[in-house]
Amino acid sequence: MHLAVAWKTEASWLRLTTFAAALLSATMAPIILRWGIISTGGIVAQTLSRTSASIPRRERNVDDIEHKVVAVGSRNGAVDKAKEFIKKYADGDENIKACGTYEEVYANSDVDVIYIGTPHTLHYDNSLDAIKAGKHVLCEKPVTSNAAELKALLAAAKEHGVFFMEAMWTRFQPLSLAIIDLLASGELGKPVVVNADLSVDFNLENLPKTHRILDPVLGGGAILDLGPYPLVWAIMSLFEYPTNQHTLPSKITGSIVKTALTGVDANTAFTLNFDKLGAQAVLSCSTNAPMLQGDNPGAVIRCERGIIRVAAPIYLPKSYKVSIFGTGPGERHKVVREEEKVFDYIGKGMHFQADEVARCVREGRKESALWTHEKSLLEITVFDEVRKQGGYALPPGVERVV
Ligand SMILES: NC(=O)C1=CN([C@@H]2O[C@H](COP(=O)(O)OP(=O)(O)OC[C@H]3O[C@@H](n4cnc5c(N)ncnc54)[C@H](OP(=O)(O)O)[C@@H]3O)[C@@H](O)[C@H]2O)C=CC1
Ligand SMILES: O=C1OC[C@@H](O)[C@H](O)[C@H]1O
Repeated sequence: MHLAVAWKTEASWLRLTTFAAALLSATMAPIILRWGIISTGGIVAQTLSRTSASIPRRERNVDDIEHKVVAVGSRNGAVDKAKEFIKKYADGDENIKACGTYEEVYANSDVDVIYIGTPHTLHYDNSLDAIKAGKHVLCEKPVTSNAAELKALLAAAKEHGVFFMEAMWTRFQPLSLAIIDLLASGELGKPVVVNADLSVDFNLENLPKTHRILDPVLGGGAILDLGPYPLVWAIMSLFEYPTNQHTLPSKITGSIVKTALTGVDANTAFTLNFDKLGAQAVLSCSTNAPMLQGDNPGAVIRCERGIIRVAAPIYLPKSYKVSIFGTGPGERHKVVREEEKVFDYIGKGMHFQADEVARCVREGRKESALWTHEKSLLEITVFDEVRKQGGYALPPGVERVV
């Protein structure tokens, strides 16, 4: 039988000494993290159903963390929508409270962490409300509409002593961790060029103009929705590369093709220069092109002594191929060894970030060491610059802090 430990506030958790924490871990006692979910949209549906954080720990091969969704909120008094949602995606679990406002979820004293799954331009307001209610926050990508909003949120999170993280789930997947280790091992030499693309054909002509992918008020377009994924590959391979020492890119360029439908970016290309490494990231995203697949890997990391090809989709790759060059005479760029690594696990790969949130909260940390505030800030600073160069301004008033 397992001892389940729930915590309401960080203060109560802090009463557990290091010794007690070690003891818990030694006895494999699971910690239950209690989630409040904001919105009843597509990503939340995936999270709530048995494809992500709700997978029992035994099936996730995790001993120390259990997740429990305790409340789901839908806006505008739509309690029936929330009920219907729980019925559909959580087998009508009666332990989950259906709420007709987000405020009810923030105010729920049984909730430890709020997961925000609203469209991009609402992330700031929703996160701020959650933080002010004293809740830890996991906020969907892109973390905010601009860097000024993120800075304000981070200040608020600090003031209220809560954990805050952008839901950059790709960073926590086993394949990503393996590639970061492979690069750091030095076997392939220094990374020189990273190419990454995420394209999803949203069939724009047939989408309502109010859809979050098309509506500028909701931050529509490729860069804010799909851009985080090519960028995370550049951040993992170059920004995080040990000898880069977290040096920010010296130059960012961006070029945008807008859709005539609503003026949001349909196609965006952007580059980042990492002078300290002598390396460059060449990235792109599109809302109207088929995803690169099969023999066309979504991300390619070219290093001095080898190439890593990451299979699509780059937000959830399940395999990569590494080609290693020889070091003997005449072997420059000659592939002497190739290996394919395949990763398989239950679910859709979102539970890795959920477990990270739980461990951070358990340990009283305010940010993840893997997807730090600095990396979210780099991401949204890049998007600000790309939108500026590409002439894509959000409508007046959408950015809550400028
Ligand atoms: N990590 C990942 O793989 C993915 C992440 N995402 C991210 O999640 C966020 C949501 O995306 P997705 O779930 O596809 O979006 P949806 O359009 O499917 O859902 C958004 C939900 O937000 C709520 N909402 C609140 N205000 C508004 C508003 N003004 N207009 C529309 N909806 C509103 C609605 O729920 P209600 O009415 O019940 O409050 C709605 O159902 C985005 O920021 C996106 O980047 C999306 C897909 C995948
Ligand atoms: O995060 C995401 O990943 C997959 C895409 O289809 C989706 O639009 C995006 O929000």
